[in-house]
Amino acid sequence: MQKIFDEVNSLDKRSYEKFFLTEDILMEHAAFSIYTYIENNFKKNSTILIICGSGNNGADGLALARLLYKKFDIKIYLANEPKSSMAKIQYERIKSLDITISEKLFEADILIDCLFGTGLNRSLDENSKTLISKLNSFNSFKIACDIPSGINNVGQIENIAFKADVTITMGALKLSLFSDVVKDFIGDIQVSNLGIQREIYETQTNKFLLELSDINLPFRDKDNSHKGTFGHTNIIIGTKTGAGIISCDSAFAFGCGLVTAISKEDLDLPYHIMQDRKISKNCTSIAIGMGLGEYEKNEIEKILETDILKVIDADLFYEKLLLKYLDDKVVLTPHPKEFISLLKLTNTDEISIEELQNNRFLYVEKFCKKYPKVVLLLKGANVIIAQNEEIFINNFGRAVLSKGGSGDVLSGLIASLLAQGYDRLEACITASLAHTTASNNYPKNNYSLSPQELIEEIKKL
Ligand SMILES: NC(=O)C1=CN([C@@H]2O[C@H](COP(=O)(O)OP(=O)(O)OC[C@H]3O[C@@H](n4cnc5c(N)ncnc54)[C@H](OP(=O)(O)O)[C@@H]3O)[C@@H](O)[C@H]2O)[C@@H](O)CC1
Ligand SMILES: [K+]
Repeated sequence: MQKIFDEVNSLDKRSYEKFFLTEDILMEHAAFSIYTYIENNFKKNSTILIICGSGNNGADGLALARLLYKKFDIKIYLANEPKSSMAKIQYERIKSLDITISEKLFEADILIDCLFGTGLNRSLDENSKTLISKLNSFNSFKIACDIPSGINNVGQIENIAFKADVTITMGALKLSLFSDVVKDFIGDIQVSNLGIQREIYETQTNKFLLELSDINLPFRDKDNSHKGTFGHTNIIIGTKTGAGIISCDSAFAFGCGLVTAISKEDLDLPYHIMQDRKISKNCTSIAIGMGLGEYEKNEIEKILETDILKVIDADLFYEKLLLKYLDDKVVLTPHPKEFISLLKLTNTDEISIEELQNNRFLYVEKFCKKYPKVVLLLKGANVIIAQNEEIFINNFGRAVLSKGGSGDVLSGLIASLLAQGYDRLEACITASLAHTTASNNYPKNNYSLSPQELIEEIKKL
C-alpha cells in the first residue's frame, strides 16, 4: 500500500529543514518529472500548451517549459501574471529562451494544467471557470500538474475542474485525489520525486492507498484439511431472498468450507448451500441485512447478540437496535444512503447524501472516532475501509460494478474470509480488492456484469 497525506506543505517544510533542500530544488524535480513523463510518452516536436497561474503551480509550468524547449513545440499561456517569488524567478529564467507566450488557448497535442495546485483557496473566478471549460472541450492529452485545477484541498469541486488524463502529483499522494467526486477528473496518478526518495520525504500517516499486491487470497497451504478447516458462514436470508442467496454463492466461491442460508422457509438453492432455520452450532461468521425486509426484531437481536464475527449490511442500517452492537465483532458495509442513516441513528450527524459525498473522509473519521472498535467499509466510487484512526482506500472500482447485487457479492466475500479466520480489516481489504479486480477482469462491456458473472470472475483470481 502507499501512504496518503492530508496535506504535503509540512512535508515540503520538513525537507527544507531536515535535508537542507530548497523550494527551487523541489520545483526543479517537480518540473523534471513531468518532462520525463512527456519525453517517455510523446513524439519529439509534439505541440504542447502549458497553462500557468500566478503561484508556484504556475512556476512548475514555467520551469517545465524551459526543460521542454527545443525538443517539443511548446507555448505558454499565462492565465495570470507570475506573482509568487518562485514564479517570478522561473519567468526570468525563460525570458531569454524565446518561448512563445500564446495570447489564446488552442488544441495542442498535450495540455498541461499549471493553473492552480494546492494553493486554491477560494471559489474559482469567472475567468478561470471559462478557461477550464475551454480546456476540457479540447481533444488534447491532458496532464495536471500536482492536482487538476478546480479541486480543492479536501477533494471537492465547487464548479468545474480540469479533466486530466494523468495527474503528476508532487512528493506524495494527497487525500484530495481520492474523494468520489474527483474520480473522473484525475486520470492516472503518478507521484513525482522531489529530490529525495519518497520514503524519506514521507513521514508517518494513518491513511493508505491499497495496491493490487495487498490482496491476500485464501489459497490453501495445507492439504491435510477438511471442509471444517475453512469455516462455516451463515447468511441470513430476508424477505427479499435474492440478495442473501447471492451472498451465499459468493461466500462459497471465496473459499468458505460450509455455507448455510438461514431462512424461515425452504428455498430453491444450489445443493452445496445448506439450509437451516437457526444459526449453526459451528458457525464462524454471519452476514445479515442484505434483503432483510420485514424480520422479527427479537430474532435479529438474538443473532446480533452472538459472539460470532458479523457482516452487517443494507436494511439493518435503518434499525435502531443495531446501536447496541457496534463493537469489535462487526463489519459494517453501508453505501452512502445507508451510511447517512447510520450517522443519524447514532446521533453523529444529520446530513444529506451530497454533504456526505463531498466529505466522505470527514464523516468516516467522525464515525470511527465514536465507534473505534467497529470496522467500517463505506461503499462508493472509491471504497473506504476504516477502523479507529486508520483509513484504507480502494480506488480500483469502476462503473462496471454499479449494478444491483454487487454489494451482496461483497458481503458474501467478507463473511467468507471472516469464517476462514481473517481479521476484520484483512477480510475487508482482500474482499474489496477481489471484488474490484474481478469486475475489472470481466471481458465484456462495462454495463452488463451480473452478480453471477462477477462471482465467476472471482473464481479465476
Ligand atoms: N511548496 C513547495 O515546495 C513546492 C510546491 N510546488 C508547487 O506549488 C504549488 C502550490 O503553489 P502555491 O502555494 O503558490 O499555490 P498555487 O496552487 O500555485 O495557487 C496560488 C495562486 O492562485 C491564486 N488563487 C488561489 N485560488 C484562486 C482562485 N479561486 N481564483 C483565482 N486565483 C486563485 C492565489 O492568489 P492569492 O490567494 O495569492 O490572491 C495564488 O496567486 C503546488 O501545487 C505545486 O504544484 C512544487 O513545485 C513542489 C515544491
Ligand atoms: K494544476
